[in-house]
Amino acid sequence: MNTESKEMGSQNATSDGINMGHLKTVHDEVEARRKLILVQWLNIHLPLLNLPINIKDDDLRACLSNGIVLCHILNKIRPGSVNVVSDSDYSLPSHSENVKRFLAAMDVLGLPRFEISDLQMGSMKAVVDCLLKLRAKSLQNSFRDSISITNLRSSSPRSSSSLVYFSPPSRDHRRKISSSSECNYQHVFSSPIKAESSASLIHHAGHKFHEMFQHGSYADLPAAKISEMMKSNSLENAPTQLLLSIVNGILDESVEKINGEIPHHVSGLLRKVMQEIERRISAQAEHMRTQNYLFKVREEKYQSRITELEALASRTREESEITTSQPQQLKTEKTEVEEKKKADDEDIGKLMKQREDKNMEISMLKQDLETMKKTYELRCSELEAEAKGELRHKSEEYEKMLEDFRNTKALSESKYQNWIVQKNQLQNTVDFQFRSLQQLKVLWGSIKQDIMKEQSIYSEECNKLGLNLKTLADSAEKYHAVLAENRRLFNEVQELKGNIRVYCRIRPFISGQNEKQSIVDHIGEDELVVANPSKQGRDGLRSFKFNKIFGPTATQVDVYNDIKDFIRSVLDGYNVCIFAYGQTGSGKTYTMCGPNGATTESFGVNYRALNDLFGISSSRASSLTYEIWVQMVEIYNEQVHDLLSTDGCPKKLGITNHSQSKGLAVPDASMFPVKSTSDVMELMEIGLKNRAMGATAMNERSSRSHSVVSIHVRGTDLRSGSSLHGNLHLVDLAGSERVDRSEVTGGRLREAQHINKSLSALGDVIFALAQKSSHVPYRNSKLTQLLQSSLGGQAKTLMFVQLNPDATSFSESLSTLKFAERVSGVELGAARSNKEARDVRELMEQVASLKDTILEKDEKIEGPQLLRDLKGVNPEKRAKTSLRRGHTIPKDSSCGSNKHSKADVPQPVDPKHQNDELGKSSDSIEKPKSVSKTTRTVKKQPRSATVSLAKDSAKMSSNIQRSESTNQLKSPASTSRRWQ
Ligand SMILES: Nc1ncnc2c1ncn2[C@@H]1O[C@H](COP(=O)(O)OP(=O)(O)OP(=O)(O)O)[C@@H](O)[C@H]1O
Repeated sequence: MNTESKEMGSQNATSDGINMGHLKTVHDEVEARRKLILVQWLNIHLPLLNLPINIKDDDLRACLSNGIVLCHILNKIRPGSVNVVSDSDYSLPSHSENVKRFLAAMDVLGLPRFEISDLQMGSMKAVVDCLLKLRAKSLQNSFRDSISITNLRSSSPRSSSSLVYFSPPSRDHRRKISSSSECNYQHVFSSPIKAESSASLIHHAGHKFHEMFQHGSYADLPAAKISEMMKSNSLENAPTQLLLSIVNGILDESVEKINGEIPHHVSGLLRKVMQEIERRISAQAEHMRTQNYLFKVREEKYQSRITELEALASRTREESEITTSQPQQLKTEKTEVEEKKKADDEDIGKLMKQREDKNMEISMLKQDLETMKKTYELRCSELEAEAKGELRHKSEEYEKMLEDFRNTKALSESKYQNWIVQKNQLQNTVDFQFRSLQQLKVLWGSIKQDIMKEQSIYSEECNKLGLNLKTLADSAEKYHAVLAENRRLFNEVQELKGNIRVYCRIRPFISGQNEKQSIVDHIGEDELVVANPSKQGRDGLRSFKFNKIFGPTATQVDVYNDIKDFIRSVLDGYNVCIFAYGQTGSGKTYTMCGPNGATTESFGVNYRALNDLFGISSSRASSLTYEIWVQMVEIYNEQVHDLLSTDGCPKKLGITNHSQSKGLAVPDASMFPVKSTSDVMELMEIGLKNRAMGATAMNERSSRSHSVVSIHVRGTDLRSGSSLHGNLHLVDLAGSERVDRSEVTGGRLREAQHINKSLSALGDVIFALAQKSSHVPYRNSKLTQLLQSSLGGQAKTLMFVQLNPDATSFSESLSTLKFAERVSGVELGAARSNKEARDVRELMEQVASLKDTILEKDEKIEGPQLLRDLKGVNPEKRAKTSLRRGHTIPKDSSCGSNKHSKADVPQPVDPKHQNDELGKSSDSIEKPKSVSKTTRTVKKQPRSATVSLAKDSAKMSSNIQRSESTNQLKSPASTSRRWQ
C-alpha cells in the first residue's frame, strides 16, 4: 500500500507538481503525530496493550473494535463510568455493546463522539479525535485524582516474583498474546517499573491469597477461612497466576489429605478456582474472536480506503493542475501582500513614532503633573502656614477681645455700681425735688394770682401806652409833614429872595501889592462904591448894589455861610448854578476852590458845598436817602474837555440836546459817585491836574478856561417812595479881562477872544431870561449850552463878582461891575422891578409872619396846614383863612421844585424828565408872573375885607419910595432892585 502510494506520489510529483505531494506529506505527518500521541497515552494507561508507536489504522481499529479497550481506558480516567461486557456474556453482542456504552459515556461527558461505522471501516480520524479529546480531559486534575482511585480499586495484588514482564511485542508476538489463555489483560504490565508501582495496588483479597499460599500453609488453613474465601469474590479479583499457583499447590500434595482424599473445603476451593480460570479463558477466547473480527473489518476498511485514496489521487491531480496555473497570481498577490505589508510597516512605524510622541507628551504631562503636584503641595503648605498664622492672629485677637471684654465688663460693673449709687442719689434728689415741686406748686398758685393781677394792670397800661403811641405816631406823621413843609417854605423864601443873585467879593492885595492904590471907596452890606483913580471927588465915585458885598477881609466861611441855602435847595430838588466872574487874578479860583494847598479854613465853595451836601443828606437819612455823582469839565477855546479823565489826556466832549442826553449836558463826561469829602478831594485833585493852565502877563496862575464842576443829586423819600433830583453847577469862569489889556497875541489872543465871547453869551442869556425874551440864546457859546438847565426860571443862580482892588485894574474892574450890575437886574426895568419888589416885600412879610405863626408854640402843625390851604388845596378855605389872619394870599406858591413822584421818575436820576421840565421853564420866567398874579389877586380883595392888608401895602410902598430915593442919590444910573 505504502509502495503504491509512494509511486503515486512520485507520479503526481512528476506530473502535477510538487505542491500536492507536499500537502499530502504534511497531512500525513499531522495524522501520524496525532496517532502517536494517542498510542503513547493508551500505553501509559493500558501498558499491557504495548501498542507500537507507528501503529497503523487497521491495527488500531482491531484493538478498539470490541469496545473493551475504550471502556477500560474510560474507567481508568473516570472509574465506574461504564460496565464492561465480557466475551462470556453471550446474551449481548459484546463488541457493539461496549462501543455503545463508551459512546453514551462520552455523550454524558460532553465530549465529541464517533460513529460505530467509523470504528468498523473507513477513516480512524474521528475515533482518534474522540480519544484525544478524552485524553485532554484526563489531563485535568480532577481526572487524575479519579484515575488514582480507580487504580486502587482495579489493581490486583501480586508478588514481585510472580510478575511477568513483557518486552514490547511485535505484531506476530501480539497475536500470540491475544490467543494465549494466560494473557490476563488486567495484570499485564509493559515494564518492571510500572509493574512494581502497580504491585502496591493489589486488591486486599488477592493479597490475602498471596500471603497464604506464599507461606505454604494450605493444610493449616482452617475450614472456616477457606469457606470465607470461597464466599467472597476475592477469587474474581485475584490474578490468574495466583489462581494457577493455588491449583498447583493443592495438586502437588502439599495439602494434607484426610483419608487420602482432599478435604472438602479445599476441593471446593479448587473447584472455584478452576471455574474462575475457565471463565477467564473463555473471556480471552472471546477477546480473540473479537480481535479476529476486527482484523477482518480492518482489512475491509483498508480496501475501501485504498479505493478512496485512488479517487483522491485523481482528484488531487486535477487540483494540482489548477494550482500550477496560480503561481503567477500568487506571486502578484504576494507582491501586493508585501507592499501592503511594507505600507503597514510604515504605518506601524508612524504609529510607533506617534506612540513615542504620545509617550513623550505623557512624560511631559507627568513632569507637569509632578510640578503641579509640587506647587500644589507647596501652596498647601503655604496656605496651611497662612491659616495657622491667621488662626494664631485670630486667637490673639480673640484673646485681646476677651481681655477687652473682661475689662469692659469690669468697667461696666463698676459703672453699674456707680449707677446704682447715682440712682439712689437721684432718687433722693427726685424725692427732694418732688417735695420742692409741691412747694413750688403752692408758690406758683400764689404767683399765678399775682401775675394775673399784674397782667390786668399791664393790659391797662398797654392800652394807655397804645393810645399814647398812637398819639406819638400821629405826631411823628405830622412831624414829617412839618419837615417837608418847612423845606418847601424855605425854598419859597429863597425864591422870593430872587432866583438870580449877585455877590461881590473884593480880594485883598496879595503880598507885594500893599503900596498900590485901591479903587474901593466904600463897602457896605449890599453896596460897593469904587473910585476912579483918574478922577477926583464925587465924579470919580461909582456905587454898585449887589445882594451881598464881601470885603477883602471876608473869609471863605463867611462867603459860604451866605450861599449854603442854595446848596440846601439842591437837596430839595432844585437846579443851582454858582459861578465866579471877574478878571484874571481877581480871586475866582480862590473863591470857588481855595488857594493852592488849601486847608480846612481856606477850602472854597466847591469843597464846602459838597461837604454840606453830605452833612445835610446824612441828617435827613431818617426820611430821605441821597445819591451824589460828580462830573468835572472845562471849556477851552470853545471846546469841552473831561477833567476827570484818568487816561492822562482830557478828551474832547460834545454838548448834547437836553431831551436826548438823559438830562446830562455832557453825557460823555466821566461821572463818579461820591459819598464823602475825601472822594471829592480826590476828584478835585484829578480835575485840577487836568485843567489847562497857562501864564499870562496878568497872572502867573491864570486860568484860560471855564471850569465846571457838576454835582448831580438824587433823593428818595423813604416814606412815600417819591424821588427828587437836583443839579449843582460850580463854575470857575475864565478871566474877563480885555484883550488889549492882557497883552496877548496869537494863540493867547484867540483864547482871550473865546473867553470874552463866551462871557458875553452868558450875559446875553441872563438878560434874555430877565426880559422874558421869547428867545434865549443859549447856543451862542458852549458855556451857556452847558449851563442851560441851571440858568432857567426854575433854577437858582448865584454869581460871584470878583474884584481886583488894584487901581491899575480899575477899567477891568469897572467893566466887571457893570456886567454884574446888569445881571443883577438892571435890565428888568425899574417900574417892574419896583412892583415886583413891592410885591415881593409884601409876600416876604406875609411869609415872615407866617413863619412866626408856624414857630409859635402849639401851632406847629397849624402852620403847614395854613400853607396847604394857601397853596390852593381848598381855595375857599385858603381865602377865608388868609382873610381871617390878614395875609395876602398867593394864588400859586409853587416854587418850581423838581420834585417828582416815584411813578413819574422810575430811574435813580431821571435827567430827561428833569431837563424836559427845565426846557419848558427855560423859555420863560414863571415866578415873577406868579408873583404878579398873586399881587393882582391880592388887589382884587375887597378893601374892607382886611385892615392889615392895607397897612402892609402902605408899609411896602414907603419902603420902595425910600429905596428909590436912595438909589437916585447914590447912583442915578443904578436901578438895581432890592431882593430883601
Ligand atoms: N480873598 C482872598 N484872600 C487872599 N488871597 C486871595 C483872595 N482872592 C485871591 N487871592 C489871591 O490872589 C491871587 C489870584 O487869585 P486867583 O488865582 O483866584 O484869581 P483868578 O481870578 O482865578 O485868576 P485866573 O482867571 O487867572 O484864574 C491868588 O494868589 C490868590 O491866592
